[in-house]
Amino acid sequence: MTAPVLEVKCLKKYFESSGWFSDDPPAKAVDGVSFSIEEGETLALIGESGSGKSTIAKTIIDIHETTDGLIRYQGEDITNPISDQMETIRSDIQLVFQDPTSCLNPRRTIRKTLLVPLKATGVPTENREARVSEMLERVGLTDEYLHKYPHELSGGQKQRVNIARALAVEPKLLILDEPTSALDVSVQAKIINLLDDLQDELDLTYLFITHDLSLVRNFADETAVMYLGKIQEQGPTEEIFESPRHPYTRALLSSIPVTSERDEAYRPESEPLRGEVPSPRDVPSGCRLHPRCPHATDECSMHDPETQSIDDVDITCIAYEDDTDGFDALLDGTNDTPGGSP
Ligand SMILES: Nc1ncnc2c1ncn2[C@@H]1O[C@H](COP(=O)(O)OP(=O)(O)OP(=O)(O)O)[C@@H](O)[C@H]1O
Repeated sequence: MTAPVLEVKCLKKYFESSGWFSDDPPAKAVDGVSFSIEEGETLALIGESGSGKSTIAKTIIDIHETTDGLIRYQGEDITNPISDQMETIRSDIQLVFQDPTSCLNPRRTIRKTLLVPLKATGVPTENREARVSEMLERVGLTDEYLHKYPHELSGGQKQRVNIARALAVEPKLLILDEPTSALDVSVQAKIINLLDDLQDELDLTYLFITHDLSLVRNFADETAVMYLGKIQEQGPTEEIFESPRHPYTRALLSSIPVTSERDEAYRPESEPLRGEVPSPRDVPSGCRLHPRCPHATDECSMHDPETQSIDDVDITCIAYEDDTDGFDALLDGTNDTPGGSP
C-alpha cells in the first residue's frame, strides 16, 4: 500500500510573544491537528478567519517552524526539513496564494515570470519557451499573454498565471490557500473548474484552504472543519454537508447563503454561536467551543473532548458524545425542540 501524499499528525504551531508582550502566553494557532491526503484527492480545510488554516499551510512548507507533531510527504518525515528535503519540498509542493496581484512581480512580463521556475529547476534552455507556452495553454491562456505585464491582466487571468507558475516545476501537491477569495464570484467558479480539470489531467493532490463553504461541496473529496487551532469534524465532504454533526459545523453550514433548492434541503437547523472567537493566546479550557456553543453542558468546560468516528466521520464533541440520540434526532429533523437543543 502506498503512503498518503501528505500526512500531518498532532501538528502544533505556537507563536511565542515577543518585545513588550514577551510575558504573554503563546498564540496556539495550530493545536494538535491530524489529517492525511491520498494521491489525486482533495482535502478542504474550512473554518472562520483565524482558525489556523494558513498557519498549517506555512508550517507544511517550512515557512514556520513546527512546534510539535509530524509532517510526512509520501511517507518521508519532512517536519522541520533538512536542506536536501527542502529541495524536494520546493519542487513537489507548491503554494497558490489568495491575492494573485501581490504574488506577481509588476516589472516582469508573464513570459519572464514563467521562465523563473524553469531556470531554477534546470530545464534546458532550448526547451523553456515551449514549456512556457504549454503552461499558459494548460491554464486556458494563449501566447498572446506572453509579453503582457500583470497590470494588463484581470484578477482571474493573474491567478491563472500563478497556477501556471506553480505547475512549472511539475509538483505533486498543491496547497491552495483561498485561491479564489480575491476574485469575482463568476471568475471563482472558472478557477475552481480549471483546478478540477488540472487535477484530473496531472493527477495532482490538493490541500484546499477556504472559508467559502459554497466552493467546497463539489470540489473536495474530504473536508476538515477547524475552530481555534483544532479540527472539530472531518470526513467525506458529502457526509459533512448532508449530515453535519458538530455544533460548529452546523453553525457554519447554516450560515451559507442559499442559492438552490438543494442548498435549502441541506441547510442544517442550528442555533447561532454566541459571542466572538477567543484569542489563540487565551484558549478556553475543555472544549474550546464551549463558551459559544448552544449545546454546551458543564462537562464541556471540564474535559478535552475525545474524537470519535461515526459513519466515516471523526467528530470531537462532548455534547454529541453524551447525547448522540438527541443530536441524531436533530439531524433527522425529528427533534421537537426549536433550534434542536438536545
Ligand atoms: N506570525 C504570527 N505571529 C503571531 N500570531 C500569528 C502569526 N501568524 C498567525 N498568527 C495567529 O494565528 C492564528 C491563526 O492564523 P491563520 O492565519 O493561520 O488563520 P486562518 O484560519 O488562515 O485565517 P485567515 O483566513 O484570516 O488567514 C490567528 O489568531 C493569527 O493572529
